[in-house]
Amino acid sequence: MSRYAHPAGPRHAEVLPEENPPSPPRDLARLDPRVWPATAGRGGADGELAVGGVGVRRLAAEYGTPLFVLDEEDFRRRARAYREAFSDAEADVYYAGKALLTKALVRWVHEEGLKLDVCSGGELTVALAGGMPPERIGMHGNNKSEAELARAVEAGVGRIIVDSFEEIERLERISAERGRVPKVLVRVTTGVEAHTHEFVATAHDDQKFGLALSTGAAAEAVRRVLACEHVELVGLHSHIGSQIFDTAGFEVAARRVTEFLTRVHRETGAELAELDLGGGLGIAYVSDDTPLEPEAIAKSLLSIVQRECDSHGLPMPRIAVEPGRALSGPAGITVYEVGTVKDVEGIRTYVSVDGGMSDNIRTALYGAEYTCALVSRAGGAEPVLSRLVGKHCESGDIIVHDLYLPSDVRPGDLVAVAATGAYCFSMASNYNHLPRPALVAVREGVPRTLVRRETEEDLLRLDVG
Ligand SMILES: Cc1ncc(COP(=O)(O)O)c(C=O)c1O
Ligand SMILES: N[C@@H](CCCC[NH3+])C(=O)O
Repeated sequence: MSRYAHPAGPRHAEVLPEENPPSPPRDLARLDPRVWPATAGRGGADGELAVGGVGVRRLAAEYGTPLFVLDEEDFRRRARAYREAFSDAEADVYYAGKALLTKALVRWVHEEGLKLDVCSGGELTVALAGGMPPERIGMHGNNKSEAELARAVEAGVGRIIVDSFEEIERLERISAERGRVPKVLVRVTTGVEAHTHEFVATAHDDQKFGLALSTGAAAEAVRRVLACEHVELVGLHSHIGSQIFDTAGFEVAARRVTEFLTRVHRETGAELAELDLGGGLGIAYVSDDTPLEPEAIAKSLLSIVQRECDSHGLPMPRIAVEPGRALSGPAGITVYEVGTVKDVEGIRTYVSVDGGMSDNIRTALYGAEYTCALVSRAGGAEPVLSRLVGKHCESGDIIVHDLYLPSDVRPGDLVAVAATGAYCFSMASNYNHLPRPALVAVREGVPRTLVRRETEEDLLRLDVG
């Protein structure tokens, strides 16, 4: 299951054949609807994959490969589901733009009634260029620069989430100089050990984000913000990590942060009106992943906060959540062209494609798991244990460690990796000077370029030496 079961990085032992390789699926051509985008399906005489009504062969011919394809309808449905799940309460849903952000996505997010979380000056630039009203933007970051803070204040960003003592001082000075009073939340760490990969867990004390409840740092930060004249404290923020499947971690964090809210009220008299519980909801990368549904998580979080507040006679704060992966992840696929097929006898078949760790670093970084299928045709040959690898000069350049593909997969075939809409395009690099792939949205039979493919001229354009 894609719960970061493996240690980070390549699993060296795996150069040997596995003792218990996964068993082959009964139907290799079947696309599990929990993993593939909502509008994905096979059609035609040979079972070609189409998404948003557009066939992958046409997409590859028009836009080249590797190609990120985004199912706009899928993204919008998920955004709506989150908004509706929280619609009974005074609540905000922020889309976490770090997962995938372009001007078009900003527009979709706004049209679907969501707000937007950004965590750098670059993301803020895209958010504003995409037309998000600044008051609907929340700005994160454990090390926001002076320039980033100044721009956020000048633009009138709706919420700044403060993450350190230095930042409180900086923000007070920057706001005073501009005669502004931004609204802030203090990011606290609740000590919850989220069940996910250590690189993406963010609520335990020993890491860089937030101010710990356990050490008194969070309480001190609240006191310092309350003492500011040019910064208005409106609430608290907690984010426990990413790709999380069980509600327990969210529930414990919600309880602890609500307890803290009531303590702040008791000790300072401040009635903090907002509680942002962050993002982190997991998605299905492989068939046996079981993501939480938005209604279930909304119900559980809202009832915990309500109960805590009732027991302390405090009004229910306005709740916010910040899903990123859960909105864009399942909407995206990556289409690659197969270049070489190498049968390492007695071990497995290596299927090399025209991208790799530069467009998907998650397998190498977190041991993430993915689902991949032959998509230019369904293919009828018997399944063969394969490994999907890229074209980088690195043996850890693995996209999918173990998968079954038809034994007649050959150069020129297209394969697609599902659920790559989050943290793949946004984490892409130019390693080995590979130009980054294009991002194309598909909807009702119409493809539209959101970000064009880089060219080798683009690579040289910045190399001014
Ligand atoms: C503060 C904050 N909010 C929201 C998110 C979005 O997380 P996810 O994409 O897992 O929903 C993150 C990333 O982990 C984050 O750091
Ligand atoms: N980039 C990570 C998640 C980090 C989320 C942002 N704090 C991933 O791909 O899983």
